[in-house]
Amino acid sequence: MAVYTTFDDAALAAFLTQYDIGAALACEGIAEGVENSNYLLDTASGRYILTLYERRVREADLPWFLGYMRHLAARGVVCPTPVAMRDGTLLGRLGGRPAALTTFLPGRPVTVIDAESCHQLGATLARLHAAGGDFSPARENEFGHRAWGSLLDACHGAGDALQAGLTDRVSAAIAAVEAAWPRDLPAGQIHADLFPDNAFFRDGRLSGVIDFYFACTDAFAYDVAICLNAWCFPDEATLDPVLMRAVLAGYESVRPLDAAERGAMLLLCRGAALRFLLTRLYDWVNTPPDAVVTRKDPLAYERRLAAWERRDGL
Ligand SMILES: Nc1ncnc2c1ncn2[C@@H]1O[C@H](COP(=O)(O)OP(=O)(O)OP(=O)(O)O)[C@@H](O)[C@H]1O
Ligand SMILES: N[C@@H](CCO)C(=O)O
Repeated sequence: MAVYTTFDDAALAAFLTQYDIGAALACEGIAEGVENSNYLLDTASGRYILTLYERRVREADLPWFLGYMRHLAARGVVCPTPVAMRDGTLLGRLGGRPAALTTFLPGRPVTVIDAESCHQLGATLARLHAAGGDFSPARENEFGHRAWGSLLDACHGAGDALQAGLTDRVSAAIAAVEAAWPRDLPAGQIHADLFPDNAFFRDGRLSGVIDFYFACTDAFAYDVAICLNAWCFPDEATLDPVLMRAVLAGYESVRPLDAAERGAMLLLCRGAALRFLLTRLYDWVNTPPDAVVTRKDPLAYERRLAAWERRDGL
C-alpha cells in the first residue's frame, strides 16, 4: 500500500481553504503505488487526487514535474493536471510533506496486454514526446546510465543472496552497455516510467497517462526501450515480438524513429532493463521486509536483460 503519511480532518480542511474547490466530502487513501502517499478526494466541485510526496521525489524537482504535467495537459496529452491555489501556487504542505492536488483521470490499467493496447501505448508515447518539445527546462535523468554503477555499489553485494553471482553479472553488463552507450540521439522530455500501471484505458482506448515523477530530459528512443521492457514480456522473461512490433508501429505512426535510434534500440533495451533491475535491487536491499510496501522483483529485469542480450537485432 502507499499511504505513508496521514493527517487529520482539521489539517485537510485548512489545506483546502487555499483552493477554490470547496470542502472535502470524502478523502480516502489509495492502496496502489509505492513512491508517494495518494488520496482520492471528493469535493462539491468534483474528484481529485491528493498526493503527498515521499521518499525518492526531491522537493526541489516538484515545480518541474508539476509544470511539465500542466504543459502536457494544455497540449492535449490526457494526464493529471495540477490544480492551482487561489494565488496560483501549485505546491503546498500537508502532514509535514509537500503536497499537490491534481485532476482525477477515469479509467483503469489494461488487464491483458495485447497488440492493440501496445499500439495505442506507442502512439501515446510519441505524442507525449512531441507535446513536450517546447517545455524547455531540462531535468537530468537521475537513474540514467551514469548512476547505475553507484546504485549497484549501494547494494553492497546483497544481490548475490537473490541469485548467485548477480553482482558480478550486473557489473559486467553495466560496463558493456556503458561502453557502447549512444550519444546525440534525438532527445527531449521523456516519461521514463510508462509501465502498464501508469496508462489508463476506457472502453478499449488509452484514455490517460499518470505518474510523471521520473520524467526527465533524455533520448526519446530510451523511453521507447523502457516501454518495450515493461509491456512486451507477458511471462516476465520471454519477449513477445508481436507486442514489440505493435509498440514500435504505434510510436512510428506518430513519430518515425531515425536510423541512429533504430540502430541503438537493442542496446537501449539492455540499458532500460538494467535501470529497473538496479532500482528494484536497491529497494529490495534497503526496504525492510516488514515495511508496508511490496518490494518488486529485481530478477524479473535480470531475465529481460538476458533476453535482450541473446538477440542480434530487434
Ligand atoms: N490522476 C489520477 N487519476 C486517477 N487515479 C490516479 C491518479 N493519480 C494516481 N491515481 C491512482 O493512484 C495510484 C498510485 O498513483 P501513482 O502510480 O502515481 O503512485 P506512485 O506512488 O508514484 O507509484 P508508482 O511509482 O509505484 O507507480 C494509481 O495506480 C491510481 O490508481
Ligand atoms: N515502474 C517501476 C516502479 C517505480 O515507478 C518498477 O516497476 O520497477
